[in-house]
Amino acid sequence: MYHLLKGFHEYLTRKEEFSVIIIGLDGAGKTTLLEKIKTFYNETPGLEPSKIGPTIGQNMGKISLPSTILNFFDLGGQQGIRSIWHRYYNDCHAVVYVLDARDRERMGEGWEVFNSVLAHPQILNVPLLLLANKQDASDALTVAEIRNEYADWEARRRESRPRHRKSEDGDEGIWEDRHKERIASLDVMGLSALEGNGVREAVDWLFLRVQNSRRRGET
Ligand SMILES: Nc1nc2c(ncn2[C@@H]2O[C@H](COP(=O)(O)OP(=O)(O)OP(=O)(O)O)[C@@H](O)[C@H]2O)c(=O)[nH]1
Ligand SMILES: [Mg+2]
Repeated sequence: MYHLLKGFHEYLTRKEEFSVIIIGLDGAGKTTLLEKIKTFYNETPGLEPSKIGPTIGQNMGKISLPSTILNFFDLGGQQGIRSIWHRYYNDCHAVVYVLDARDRERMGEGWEVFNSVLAHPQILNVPLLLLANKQDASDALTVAEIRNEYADWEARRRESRPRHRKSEDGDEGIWEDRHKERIASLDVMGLSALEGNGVREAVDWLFLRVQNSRRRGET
């Protein structure tokens, strides 16, 4: 009887687990974000920003929400480490792409990498959140400015494509159509991983979106 009740209790209190990957260029603030999430949601606080160095490989963090556990994988953003990102695409339930909203010089590189992430079919139907980090700094681009930057960069990219690829036929055309749809419905949020503003809103977004994720049925 005890085992039966225990099993029933476990069934009722069982939490569904989801994986979220945090990617973006080196220095964007991914680890600072993960550690802030741990501080906000766990009893044991995350690392102080001054103790965080560049990530070589991955960091993990787990938070417990109502009936849900989110497992975060913060992946190193240095060029040589980006090649491991794709190994996480098959099993993740959401993708967070972090952008340093202060770094105008590397914005183009950020979009280039962002587009190469979007090109992976495994994450086609996975919720994707673009975070414009470092909003505490007065020189950070706002969410609206970030959207414009991306739209301009995209327009230039389309313009500079070789002529034969401009044809909207074939695989390239299909990819471009899907890409346009995805960009049109892209969610962009501003936050400061350092100070914490906007962090809870981003976690709320993830919490809601993974519940409705198509991949949910696959697990
Ligand atoms: N002003 C400001 N600085 C931030 C913020 N978030 C991160 N930083 C700083 O940006 C630098 C890089 O932060 P990290 O969290 O190590 O960046 P990362 O994306 O994990 O970098 P990699 O591990 O190399 O991929 C550090 O000096 C952070 O203190 C923020 O919200 N505002
Ligand atoms: Mg890091």
